[in-house]
Amino acid sequence: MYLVTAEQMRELDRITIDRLGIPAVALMENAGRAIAEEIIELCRKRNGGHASRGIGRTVDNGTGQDLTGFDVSGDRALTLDTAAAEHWFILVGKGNNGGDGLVAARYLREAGIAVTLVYAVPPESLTGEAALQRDAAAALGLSAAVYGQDPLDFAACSGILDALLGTGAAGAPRGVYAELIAAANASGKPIVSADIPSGLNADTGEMHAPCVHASVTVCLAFLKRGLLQYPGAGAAGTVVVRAIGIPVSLAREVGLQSYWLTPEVLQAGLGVDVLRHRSPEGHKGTYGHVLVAGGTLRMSGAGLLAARAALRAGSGLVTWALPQKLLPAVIGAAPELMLADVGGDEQGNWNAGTAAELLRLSAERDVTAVGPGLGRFQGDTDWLRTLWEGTEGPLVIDADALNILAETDYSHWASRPGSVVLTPHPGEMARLAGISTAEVQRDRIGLAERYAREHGVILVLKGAHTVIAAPDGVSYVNTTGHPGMGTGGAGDVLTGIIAGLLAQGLNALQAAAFGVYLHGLAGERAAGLRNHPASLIAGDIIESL
Ligand SMILES: NC(=O)C1=CN([C@@H]2O[C@H](COP(=O)(O)OP(=O)(O)OC[C@H]3O[C@@H](n4cnc5c(N)ncnc54)[C@H](O)[C@@H]3O)[C@@H](O)[C@H]2O)[C@@H](O)CC1
Ligand SMILES: [K+]
Repeated sequence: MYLVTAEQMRELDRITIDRLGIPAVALMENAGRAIAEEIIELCRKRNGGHASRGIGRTVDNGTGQDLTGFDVSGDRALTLDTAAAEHWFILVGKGNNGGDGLVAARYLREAGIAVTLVYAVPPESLTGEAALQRDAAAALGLSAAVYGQDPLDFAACSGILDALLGTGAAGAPRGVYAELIAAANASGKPIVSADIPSGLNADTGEMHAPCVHASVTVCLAFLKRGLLQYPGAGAAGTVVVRAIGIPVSLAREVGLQSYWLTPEVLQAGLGVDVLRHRSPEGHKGTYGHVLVAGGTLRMSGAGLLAARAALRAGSGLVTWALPQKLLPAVIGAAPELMLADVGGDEQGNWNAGTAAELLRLSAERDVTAVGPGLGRFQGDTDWLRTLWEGTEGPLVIDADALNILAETDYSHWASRPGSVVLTPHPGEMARLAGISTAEVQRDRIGLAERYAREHGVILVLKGAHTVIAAPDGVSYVNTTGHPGMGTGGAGDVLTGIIAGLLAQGLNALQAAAFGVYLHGLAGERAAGLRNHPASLIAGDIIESL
């Protein structure tokens, strides 16, 4: 499923209306009806009635697919047995988002639900399609109040539709908009947001103050980027994407290149065999050979986790290269691994002299993963450069190897035949990009896309909803995973998985995207196996692969 910015959404609107000749008011009608359907669905579930669709983060963009991958059905009759118990406040902004709310109000009324329109601004100031909807609502006799002029008691309603600000919003909500948002949040009533929660930056997921905290967000036509990026993702509640008559086929014309990473996107878009078929004639040589370079005396576990994860990801063979001093201590830690002595110093640290042996080892293997538990050492920049320029196959760079990169301008290094996958967490990304961690988190998709394009690498920006970006501008946002995965070593496991997939012949973008997806899925599974997700440790993720 595509992800769009507000600007791209406006372009899609323009093409649909101006070129295809589909009237804006028809799109608004579809939008409002879809919103009403989702409100009725929410009421039904809340009252213990039959839920017509699966619970969770759901989407319906004509594909009948939800964000957790379950199939969903589409019983959306606009009726509600318990309608008499409902009274919804419809918060109406000045623009088309408000227009959507006015349409929804009509359909809710039709279903027998009491509605009160709450205009943020005097209704006379509405224009275009929104004004048309205002007049239709008035002609139907829907009760209306103007915020600040008429008395309003939020305690009297059973739910709130937030149709204040959509993709046309600029900056933090001002004046009466801010007051209404604060009052809605304080009411404790369930809030359904039209398109995006008012106060959310639709592109970056940044939450302005104030920002609506929605139970459900009915996103219209295309999934807005901000709904998948934290902190905004946390304010959106359950996200439902509803088709409103804008053809998905226009996406190509507008040049959409950002996707929510689903099994369909992996399979059809990226060409990944998500079932990971193994040939009946296959043998260990069929599935590639990973070289993991990492681990020091104090952080040997990082190298071990990455190497074990590469095995569990399906790599036929895995060699763990580590300082000679450590080698006797790790014998038998994972009997399936091969160990390689690269020298190093007396304390079991890596040193500049290990580069030659590493190059030799790497030449005989399909992929090299470097960084987990590597530590820093004298001459490490040249050491990494030797590896970068001297190895032919793909290179996965993580942890301290990223910190080495961050301290040098590697754009001058010779371009390499094999691809490069960088897997920074937000702190490492901040060092790579020369900005603060807070700035990294402000627009993760945008930053990942820029960095990947500028540096010609596949970038995996880790954290909740990991972003994968490629040099050609394509990006993916992954939503598998679990908060329990915030534990030491989880990143080393991801590095190993990506390397293991590369060894099996996936290209760098496929391996990065599928690796992130599988890592999250395994984390979810592992968390479910513990008595409490907080008990999850990185090794559990490997065992759940
Ligand atoms: N044809 C279309 O363009 C369609 C638009 N749709 C809806 O329209 C929305 C976009 O509509 P608009 O472009 O009219 O914009 P919005 O309705 O999002 O908001 C624009 C209005 O809010 C005011 N405003 C902007 N930022 C503000 C702030 N920070 N504080 C207070 N007021 C602020 C502006 O003065 C303007 O009047 C979408 O999110 C979607 O809900 C749907 O109806 C589908 C079709
Ligand atoms: K809204």
